[in-house]
Amino acid sequence: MIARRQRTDDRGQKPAGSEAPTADGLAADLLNAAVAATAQLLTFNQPADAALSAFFRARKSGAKDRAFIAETAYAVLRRKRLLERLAACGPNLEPSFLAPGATPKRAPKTPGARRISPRELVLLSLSRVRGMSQRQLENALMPGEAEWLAEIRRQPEPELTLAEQLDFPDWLVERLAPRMPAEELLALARALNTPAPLDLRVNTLKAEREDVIKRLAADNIAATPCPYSPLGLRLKTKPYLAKHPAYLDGSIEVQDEGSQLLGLLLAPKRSEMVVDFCAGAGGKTLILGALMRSTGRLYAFDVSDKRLAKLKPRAARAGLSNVHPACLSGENDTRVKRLQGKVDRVLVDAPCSGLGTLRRNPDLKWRQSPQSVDELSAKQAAILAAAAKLLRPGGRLVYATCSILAEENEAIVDAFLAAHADFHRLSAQEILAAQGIVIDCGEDMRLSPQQHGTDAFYAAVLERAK
Ligand SMILES: C[S@@+](CC[C@H](N)C(=O)[O-])C[C@H]1O[C@@H](n2cnc3c(N)ncnc32)[C@H](O)[C@@H]1O
Repeated sequence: MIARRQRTDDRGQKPAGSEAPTADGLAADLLNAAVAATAQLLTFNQPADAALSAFFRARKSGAKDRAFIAETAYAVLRRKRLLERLAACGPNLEPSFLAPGATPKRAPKTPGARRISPRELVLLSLSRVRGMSQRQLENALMPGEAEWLAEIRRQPEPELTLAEQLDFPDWLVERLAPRMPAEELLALARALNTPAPLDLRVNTLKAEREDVIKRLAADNIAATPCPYSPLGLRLKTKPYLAKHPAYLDGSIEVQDEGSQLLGLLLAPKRSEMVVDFCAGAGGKTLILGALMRSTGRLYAFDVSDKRLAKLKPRAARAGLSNVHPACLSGENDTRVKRLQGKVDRVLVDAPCSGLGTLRRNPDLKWRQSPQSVDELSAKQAAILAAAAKLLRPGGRLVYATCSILAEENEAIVDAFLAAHADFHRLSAQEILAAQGIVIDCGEDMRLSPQQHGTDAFYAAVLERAK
């Protein structure tokens, strides 16, 4: 089963949950494969899900092995800083150490002074983070590795810096710490460093939530209603759904509950003209189309032809005939200009750092940088300004990201409102309450995994004066 990077929603396929090794313990081949996969992910040459897909294309494995390999590699990405620190406390695990009778090299005095190998990270992750016992590991270990693990276990627990406790890069902690008490930051990091559950959205054009629960239960898939979204289901396991009849007939989509709430915030009505400005592969487009009951006109804009191409079959499966995808040359494309002042509702699901989705995409914290965030902020401001011009007087725009950084969130919206006197904020919490959704999320909606059980999302609802 391929673990796909699931930004905030999307696709019918998810990695299975971590698979325990057999009663005989972990096999050496499987451990070696997990190390090889981890090494590829740690190059950060491409998104982790793409790197894993490439790995599994080259190395055919059964579903359980894939799940183990994916979960092992992702676990290292989640706790890389802690694991590096622990490894640095022990002797080097180097080929010379593996020779029978060789003496372990002592660790250098300064942590981080040597490069910790992917194998060391994987071994420590399995033993310290995932709690595998020496017995479960022993068949898979190379000579000397059991002693190496034991030696590290004997070391006193290192005193961790805040950034190490959070397992975030320093630059990120520097941006978050001034805005959040340490306790809150630790709770956020703990939640973001924990794998996410699998959420589904029921497509109400095709099915009722209760019926879907029964259909899934018939296949031994336990699903319960999500706490907030009236369309959402949360699964206890991560089954392979891409071939499930309820997926194939368009009754369900994989979508984080937070993403569902973004659609409900925009609340498009039947027969309206709506623009999903950054539609990508259409995760949000599909919920908007369903809320519009497949009536009106729903433009799905994006600058990526490749992403938009994935939307067409998804819309067909969902039974939507109101979706009009269009690839833009940029936010000031002539198609955008032609619609200025005419559109009822606009969703800007802005390109962002994705740091709110670390539960699913732990590589992002190591792949983003202060420079990439600055570039994204400039892009977000330009997209919001262009998208807002589409709105008719009285129209509604939702600006959203899956970022936890103020620079990508309220700073963009505050600057926009300061420069556009004809726009004002609406209360996200009130808009959701009017739909019977009781949620403590603030005026601008802020969702977090530790409080709401969703990915971390930000959304501001703006209205153009009538
Ligand atoms: C957060 S993703 C959208 C995810 C999508 N809404 C979904 O639910 O699956 C942001 C998208 O913005 C697109 N994008 C980047 N720059 C853009 C621009 N100037 N105008 C429109 N879309 C843009 C990216 O190609 C990307 O697909």
